[in-house]
Amino acid sequence: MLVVEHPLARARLTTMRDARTDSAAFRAALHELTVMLIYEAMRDAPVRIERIHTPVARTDGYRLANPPLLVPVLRAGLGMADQAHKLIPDAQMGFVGLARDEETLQPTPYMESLPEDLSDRPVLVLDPMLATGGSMVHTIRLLANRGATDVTAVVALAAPEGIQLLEDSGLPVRVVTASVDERLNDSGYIVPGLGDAGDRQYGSV
Ligand SMILES: O=P(O)(O)OC[C@H]1O[C@H](OP(=O)(O)OP(=O)(O)O)[C@H](O)[C@@H]1O
Ligand SMILES: O=c1cc[nH]c(=O)[nH]1
Ligand SMILES: [Mg+2]
Repeated sequence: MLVVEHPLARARLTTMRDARTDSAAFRAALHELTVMLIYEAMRDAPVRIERIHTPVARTDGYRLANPPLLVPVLRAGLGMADQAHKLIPDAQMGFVGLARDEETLQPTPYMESLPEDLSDRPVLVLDPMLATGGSMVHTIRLLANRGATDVTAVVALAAPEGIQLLEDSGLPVRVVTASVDERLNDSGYIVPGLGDAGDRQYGSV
C-alpha cells in the first residue's frame, strides 16, 4: 500500500472533506488529487526506450512499455477518469457501475464494460472511496476473472476495514490512497471521511 502524504495532496483532500465545499469545488479538488495519485501509482511502471532526435542531438526517449487499462467505478469514479486519461493518453478505459445498498452495504452491479482478456495488462481501478471494501472486491473479481494479475486500486480515501477485506480476499491488488482514515460508522461511512463521494460530485439520487 502507498499513502501519498504530499502537502498538495493533503490540501486537496482537505477541500474535499470540508462540508462547506460545493460540488464544483469538490470535483475540481478530486481532479487535482487524481493527478497526484496516478502520478505516484505509475512511478515504477516499466518503460521502453526509443531513440529520438531533439533539435540538437540524438538521445534516448521513454514511453510506457504497457499502458494500463483504466477502470472507473461509477458513479463516483467518473470524477477521476478524465484526469487519469489525460496523464496516460494511450490507456484504454473500461467501466464498472455499482451502487451500494445502504441497508446491507452490499454493492449492486448495474454496468460492466470490460475487455475479455486482461492477462498481461496492468489495471488501475479508480474510485474515490474504499469503505467496507465490498465494491472494490467485486470490481477486482471481475478483473481477475478476465486474467488480470496486476491491479492497483487508486482511491482518495480508505477505511482500515476496506483494506483488511482486500487483504483477506487474496486478490492481486495494491492500494494507492491519500489517506487511511479512522474507521467506518454504523452506516458504513468513512470517519472522518468526506460524506458520499457520488452525491458530493453529482447530487443525491
Ligand atoms: O467500500 P464500499 O463499502 O463498497 O463503499 C464504497 C463505494 O461506495 C461509493 O459508491 P456508491 O455505492 O455510493 O455509488 P455512487 O458512486 O453512485 O454514489 C464509492 O464510490 C464506492 O464505490
Ligand atoms: O464514506 C463513504 C462510504 C462509502 N461511499 C461513500 O461515498 N462514502
Ligand atoms: Mg454514493
